Amino acid sequence: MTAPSPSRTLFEKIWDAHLVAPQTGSAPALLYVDLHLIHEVTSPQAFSKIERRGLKVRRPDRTFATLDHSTPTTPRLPGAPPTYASEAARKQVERLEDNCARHGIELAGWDSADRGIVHVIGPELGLTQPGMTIVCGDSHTSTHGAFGALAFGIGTTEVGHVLASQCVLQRKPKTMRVTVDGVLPRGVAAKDLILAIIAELGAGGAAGHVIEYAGQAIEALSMEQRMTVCNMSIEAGARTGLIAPDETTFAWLDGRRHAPKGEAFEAAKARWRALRSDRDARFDAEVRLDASKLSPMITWGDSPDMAAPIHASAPSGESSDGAGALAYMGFSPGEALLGEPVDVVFVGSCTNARLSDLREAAAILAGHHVKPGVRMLVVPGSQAVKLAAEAEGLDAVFRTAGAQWREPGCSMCIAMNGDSGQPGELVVSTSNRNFAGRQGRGVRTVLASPATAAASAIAGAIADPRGVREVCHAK
Ligand SMILES: CC(C)[C@H](C(=O)O)[C@@H](O)C(=O)O
Ligand code: SF4
Repeated sequence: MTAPSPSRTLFEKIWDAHLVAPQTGSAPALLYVDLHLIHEVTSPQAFSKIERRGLKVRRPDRTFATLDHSTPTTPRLPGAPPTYASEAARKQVERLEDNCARHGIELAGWDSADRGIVHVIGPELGLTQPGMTIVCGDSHTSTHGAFGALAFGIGTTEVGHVLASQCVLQRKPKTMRVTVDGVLPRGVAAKDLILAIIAELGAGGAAGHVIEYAGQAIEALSMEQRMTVCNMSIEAGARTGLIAPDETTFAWLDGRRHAPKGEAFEAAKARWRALRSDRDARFDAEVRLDASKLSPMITWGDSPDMAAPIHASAPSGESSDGAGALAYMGFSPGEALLGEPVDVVFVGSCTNARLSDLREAAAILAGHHVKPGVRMLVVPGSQAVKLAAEAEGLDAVFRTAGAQWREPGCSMCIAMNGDSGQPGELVVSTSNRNFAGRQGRGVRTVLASPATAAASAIAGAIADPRGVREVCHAK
């Protein structure tokens, strides 16, 4: 084995520390997995496969399960049977419940106070920690990279491998540093920043790379904002994204249930501090952006990289991709996006359903009403987020404004749980994917920040949240 080079990136340090067998010729490397998160959609066949081979789960104590994708979000009394959207959804949930019971895996099940979207609860419970390798049969596992972990999505076959061996086969990705200098202007959110980065890179622009986000604007982000940024890394084609752990990270982790305590926490901090990329570490690609030039962003097409500042017009539709996307969205080439009528507003998902996201949306909505005819769903990312939001009265703000306050889950982000739009409806959504049909057949999705979503709910049309803020401040 060759000795690691003296200057290494954050990614390389984690990779080297988890290498069980290096990559040789056409054979990928074998990596040890510190944390395996599972949910009901991508785990059933993996369990069946290992059971058929008579294998056990290698580390049930390093495996954690939740119910999120197929779970209805309509209010339900504890212990009452859930009303599933389909028989398939019910079966997925029941199989995960059985599999966890049989293999001794902790499950944040129906009546657990820990339940929520897998990428919301991992960090919340302190399961997600700097320097770890984290995998899940879910592409948005990149979210956990916000803590300086190497976290990536895997397929169902690999879920089976990890259950049985606690290892995963991986080809070593290349590295890309995205440096964001400057300060984000007032009213410009982490969601706007990542949409701008994806628009700059393109949907495949970071393919084969792990992105490390760095620079003054990244360092200034809270943990929840960093999660929003890392969450969407894969929408630029990246294998994952990560951010060096720092004092913001440590403060967020301090006291969380699975985080180290007391002296062990102090020792962990010393190890975590050493993870940051060495000063002269080399990246395979470098991209730079100036945060101070950014505005609130929205998408105009059916891919997350088809994003533009909210005051921009839809593109001219010269490329065939662009023309097809505009036709699906029902936008004319060159048409202003601001003022486009909205049918549904969705605040939720692993991108933007944490407490700070709900606060942002509530701050805009307070004292206003959702435009009659517009349906607004607010779906907290977890039971913990729901409770915390209720404790500070955010649910009352949403209800008073005419929005629906729901139980945690993936909800309209993926529309496999009963929450969806109707064909042709325009949804302003705080989620991460605007693919055709993602939120229901024929539904047109516009991705935006929680503040833009809330402003659009009030206006009944795509609206700039800075306008509402000015109105609020004038009052
Ligand atoms: C269901 C799951 C496999 C999927 C993913 O991998 O991301 C989902 O979470 C999504 O957001 O599309
Ligand atoms: S909230 Fe959406 S993106 Fe996140 S895990 Fe669920 S379905 Fe996937």
